[in-house]
Amino acid sequence: MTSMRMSEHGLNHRDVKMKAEDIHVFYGDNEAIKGVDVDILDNTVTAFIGPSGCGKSTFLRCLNRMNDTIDICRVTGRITLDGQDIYDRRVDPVQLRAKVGMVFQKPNPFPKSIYDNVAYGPKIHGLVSNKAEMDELVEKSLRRAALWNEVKDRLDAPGTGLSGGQQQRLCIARAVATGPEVLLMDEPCSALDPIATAQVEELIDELRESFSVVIVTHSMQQAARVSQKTAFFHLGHIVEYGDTPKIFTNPEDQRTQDYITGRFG
Ligand SMILES: Nc1ncnc2c1ncn2[C@@H]1O[C@H](COP(=O)(O)OP(=O)(O)OP(=O)(O)O)[C@@H](O)[C@H]1O
Repeated sequence: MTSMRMSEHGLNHRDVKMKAEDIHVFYGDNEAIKGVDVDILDNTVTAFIGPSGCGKSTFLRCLNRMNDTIDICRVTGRITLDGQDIYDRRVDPVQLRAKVGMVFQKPNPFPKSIYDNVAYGPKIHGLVSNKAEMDELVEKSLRRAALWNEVKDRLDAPGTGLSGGQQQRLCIARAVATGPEVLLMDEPCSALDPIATAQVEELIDELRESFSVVIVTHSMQQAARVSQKTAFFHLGHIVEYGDTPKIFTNPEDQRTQDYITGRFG
């Protein structure tokens, strides 16, 4: 199904994949997110930018309920994926995280072989029924993560033995293997050199054809290069959200302007 549709004005619109309404997040008494509303569009890269501590990672983690794993963290408001409330009691967070995958700042492959790193998710979610199907899925996922050619002759070698950039692409292959619909990336290039960063950025652009991608980044150049939509976070609020070129050339809010011109952050 295509995610493009025509509005009544004849303009192309992307479908809304995830919708967040009035999200507040508390760590104990500290309110880190103070009423955030945002739409995450299908087949679009959305960048979250903003100064340190403004809540980008906290909000990102709301989108696949990773905050559930933090005892003192409490989330209020409503987030839907294809119209379904992801905080509904009937939703299994483990199943949700297969649909809304995550790639972290520091590459974190399991202490297992390259093959098993990718095969683990499909195995626990029962996505394949035999070894031949698994081989196919592992290859497909490694190809999508642009890593296949570099590892195809050593699939039994430990994932932790790869370079940092390769490890991050392995983590992307792992996330992709469970057939996610949304991929969350929390500063995925911050531990990588410029060449590995360029490879991951190129990959993000390709992944957008299949998924929604949401990326937290401290690099405004990166946000401008990879994203179509940008949300600027400040002190627990989204101050401005819009088309990336507009945010970086002609923002509406003075605080966005000050941030992108390097006056704070
Ligand atoms: N696990 C946690 N326990 C308690 N407070 C937390 C936790 N994680 C984040 N916070 C607090 O929530 C606020 C927002 O932090 P968060 O990491 O989401 O911001 P950020 O914009 O992603 O920052 P950075 O760009 O530095 O990574 C901060 O005040 C932080 O101290």
